[in-house]
Amino acid sequence: MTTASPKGLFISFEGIDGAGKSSHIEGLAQAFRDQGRVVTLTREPGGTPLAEKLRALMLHEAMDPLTEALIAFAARRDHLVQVIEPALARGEVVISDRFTDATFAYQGAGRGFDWNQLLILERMAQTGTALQADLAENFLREPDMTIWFDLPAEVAAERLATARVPDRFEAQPGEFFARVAQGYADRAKAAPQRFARIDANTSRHAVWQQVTQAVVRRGWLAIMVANKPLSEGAA
Ligand SMILES: Nc1ncnc2c1ncn2[C@@H]1O[C@H](COP(=O)(O)OP(=O)(O)OP(=O)(O)O)[C@@H](O)[C@H]1O
Ligand SMILES: Cc1cn([C@H]2C[C@H](O)[C@@H](COP(=O)(O)O)O2)c(=O)[nH]c1=O
Repeated sequence: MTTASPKGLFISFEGIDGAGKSSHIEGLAQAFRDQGRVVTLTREPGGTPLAEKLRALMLHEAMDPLTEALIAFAARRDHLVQVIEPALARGEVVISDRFTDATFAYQGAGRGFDWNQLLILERMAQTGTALQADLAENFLREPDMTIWFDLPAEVAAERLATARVPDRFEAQPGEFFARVAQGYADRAKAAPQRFARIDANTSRHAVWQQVTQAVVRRGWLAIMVANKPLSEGAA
């Protein structure tokens, strides 16, 4: 008798810089592993050698919003083709620290690049990549779930003030992040089934509970696994 292999699952984490995603991404990956799943942990921009080079450009070189958006989508296309689609086809859980919603929030709402043009770029970059034969040719690859850490810009700024040397985005003023936060809210409103909003303005433990409950609610994690606290180091 053969055992059916699990279906690939694609989860993205989103939120403004300093929203507190990092430790929970690790924690969720471990929770899936504890359930016997293979996890591909990745990030955007980045995730492949080429996309990591594009990330370095995006984070450190001055450029206009269109260039920034094109680089984000070029990196994403490579990431999808080289890493995400093969992992999903193998039945793995793919967890990405950011995906396309970040481009809408940062280049769209933050920088003011045209939202409709981003929708066109999204379609160009995210179709024709899927490896599963049962998916239509025009299938648009999106996360199955997006865990959105919602945090006021001023709280994130306080958290980041002492945390690290800022990159090109982290060095932006508070108004920029207020627009980015609104961009995420707009994307969430347009796709309420895909988004799980997390109130990130609370303790790490309370945030972790919200994250696991959102995944349990979808039937992807067992309650026993989800009830394990976030590891000491991360919490
Ligand atoms: N719930 C929390 N309460 C207070 N501080 C927190 C909380 N979660 C994370 N932090 C702190 O806030 C800072 C930013 O957290 P973290 O690096 O996890 O954010 P992030 O969302 O991954 O940011 P980025 O996307 O910019 O990398 C860190 O110093 C972290 O220790
Ligand atoms: C995918 C993506 C990311 N960004 C920005 C958002 C962050 O400021 C950085 C990535 O840094 P992190 O510490 O790894 O979160 O890049 C963006 O502007 N556009 C995008 O599409």
